[in-house]
Amino acid sequence: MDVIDDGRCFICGKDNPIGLKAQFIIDPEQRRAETTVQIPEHFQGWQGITHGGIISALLDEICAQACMGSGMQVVTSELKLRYRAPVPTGSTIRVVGEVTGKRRRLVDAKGRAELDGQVVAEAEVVMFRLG
Ligand SMILES: CCCCCCCCCCCC(=O)SCCNC(=O)CCNC(=O)[C@H](O)C(C)(C)COP(=O)(O)OP(=O)(O)OC[C@H]1O[C@@H](n2cnc3c(N)ncnc32)[C@H](O)[C@@H]1OP(=O)(O)O
Repeated sequence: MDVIDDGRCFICGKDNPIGLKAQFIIDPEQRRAETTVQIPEHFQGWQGITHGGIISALLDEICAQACMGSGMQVVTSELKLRYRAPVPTGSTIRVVGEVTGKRRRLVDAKGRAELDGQVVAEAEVVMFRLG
């Protein structure tokens, strides 16, 4: 399976006009990635509350970025999420991901989203290494 970065990723693509255009701080030694994003009002589910799929996509991506930042090209194989608190639209959240382990072609990672220092969602992710 080949993957191509054409700049149109919904989360990070500079050329996706409706995306979040997230920018990442990567720490390859710690195998860690971090971003801070403001959630647009139109990404709601229930009134005034960010859709869970948006939070999920951010946690998926941050774990992928932590892998890619440490030199591994990956796709997501499995994603387990716990939503701990609602995220109001318009709010700014910090999303952090890190690689926690490697098993042959699989990479384990975990991520969390924080609002004002409170963890609002957590994820455990299994990534599949390409190549
Ligand atoms: C920088 C700018 C970027 C810019 C762009 C950045 C974009 C980042 C986006 C974030 C990441 C995504 O969302 S990526 C998009 C979402 N994900 C996808 O589309 C992936 C869809 N799934 C697949 O394509 C496939 O299932 C693969 C490639 C993951 C694996 O398929 P496969 O090659 O056929 O391999 P398969 O036989 O299933 O698995 C191989 C072995 O691994 C095991 N295995 C596989 N997954 C698991 C698992 N979760 N837990 C346990 N074991 C597993 C299998 O049991 C098997 O073991 P054994 O039998 O050998 O013992």
